[in-house]
Amino acid sequence: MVSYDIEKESLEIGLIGLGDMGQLYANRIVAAGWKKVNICDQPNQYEKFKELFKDCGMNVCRDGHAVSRRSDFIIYSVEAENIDRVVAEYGPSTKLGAIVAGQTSVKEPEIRAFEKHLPDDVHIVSCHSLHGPTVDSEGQPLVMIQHRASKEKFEIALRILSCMDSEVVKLSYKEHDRITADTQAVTHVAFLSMGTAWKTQRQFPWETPQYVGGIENVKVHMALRIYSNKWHVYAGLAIMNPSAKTQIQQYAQSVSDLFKLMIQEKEKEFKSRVKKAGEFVFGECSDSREPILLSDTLLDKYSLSIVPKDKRKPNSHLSLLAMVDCWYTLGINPYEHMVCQTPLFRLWTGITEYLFRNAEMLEEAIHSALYSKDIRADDMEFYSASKGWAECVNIGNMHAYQKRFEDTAKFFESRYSEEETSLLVCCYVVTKLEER
Ligand SMILES: NC(=O)C1=CN([C@@H]2O[C@H](COP(=O)(O)OP(=O)(O)OC[C@H]3O[C@@H](n4cnc5c(N)ncnc54)[C@H](OP(=O)(O)O)[C@@H]3O)[C@@H](O)[C@H]2O)C=CC1
Ligand SMILES: O=C(O)C(=O)Cc1ccc(O)cc1
Repeated sequence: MVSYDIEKESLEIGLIGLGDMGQLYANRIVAAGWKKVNICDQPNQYEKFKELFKDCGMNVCRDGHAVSRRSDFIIYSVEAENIDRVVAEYGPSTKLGAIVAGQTSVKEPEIRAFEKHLPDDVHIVSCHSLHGPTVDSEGQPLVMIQHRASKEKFEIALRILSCMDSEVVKLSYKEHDRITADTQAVTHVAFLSMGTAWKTQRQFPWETPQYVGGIENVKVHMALRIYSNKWHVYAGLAIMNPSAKTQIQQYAQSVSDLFKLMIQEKEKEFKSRVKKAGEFVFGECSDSREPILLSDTLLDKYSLSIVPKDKRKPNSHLSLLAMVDCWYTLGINPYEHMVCQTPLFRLWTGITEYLFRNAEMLEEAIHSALYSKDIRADDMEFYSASKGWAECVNIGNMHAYQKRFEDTAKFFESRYSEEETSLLVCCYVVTKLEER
């Protein structure tokens, strides 16, 4: 075996796609001492990136052909919806015996593209960092998939990506998609639906008495965070993941079932359904259920709300009750998925756990779900938004997804400029919560 130092001098690493994730990877790889790094974005971006990376010690190439022909390890870091087209174009230029990986958030279409367009003499090892580009990758999960590769080639890939200082999780691409459908796709739909419901009501949650303190902070911050990101990341991992449709469909169904019981004030049935689901998800004490235990002080500390705490009104937490109902119906134990947690999923599960472990709070939520007329409008909009998102994913139309996403993002954007501090607080809070 060549020594690690010699490998760092001689082995050529390629990155195709210089968006947020591509740049994060390129910078980490170079910082770890790899000397030959070839990078490119679209050919029409060549001059821009040549200038941008002129002092970074990387070889900026005009296109993916140039990167593919000379690199021993290549990562495609492009939009999931473009992966087939981009691999079809550059894949045939891959160097003999090279290792090819992808960074898309959904693996089925990526692996299909690799199998279809890459020469047989090329190894396929895929990867997925389970965090966004602004989160420190240290200690975060990094999924590694040894799909069509020798042990020796897989180990090279592991050595290169050890520069991320992440926790490596070895999975098959099918396992990856099944788990992330739950940890990512469903979580996003819940927050996207909150955002859409607020937008439909033309309501900024930090000005509303139902959204004061504790777990409400997390809901508001996380929803804003998603809407300030790129739509294609969320659209790709929901629409292109074959497992995501079922899970998202069930989440919307759980919202709908619970909402129907609420408006009919069927207390006994509603309570027993919520309790049974809660018992399934949070009841047993086993090794796989190590609690997250978010603290009150932490949750209360970074509030965006301008409403005083004593003016707060109880909330039904329909979004959280439905999440637990959905897990129960599909037989999912979210703690088993913590190996693939994203910061968002951990917080989402954390606030759900917080509600279900606090008997008084859960009783209050159940009571207000059934009898508090004040929040019916919010719950009705949430029900209709979750149905809309589930239908959009089910139909699988990327343009419809983009339009829905951007319409809501625009509503919040108008406030970002007026209340710049809100956004800063939002970013700060997320970082603090993620540090836990
Ligand atoms: N953002 C996130 O939080 C995470 C994203 N991911 C995944 O990583 C991938 C990249 O995401 P991200 O970096 O955020 O997205 P970006 O949109 O920032 O980056 C994608 C880049 O790929 C470029 N690209 C498209 N086609 C080509 C081509 N033919 N040749 C070269 N470059 C091309 C795009 O150029 P142009 O803009 O001109 O189209 C763009 O610069 C996605 O699949 C995403 O799902 C994974 C983990 C986290
Ligand atoms: O935490 C989340 O779910 C995010 O929103 C960030 C994110 C988005 C896409 C990924 O593939 C991985 C992480």
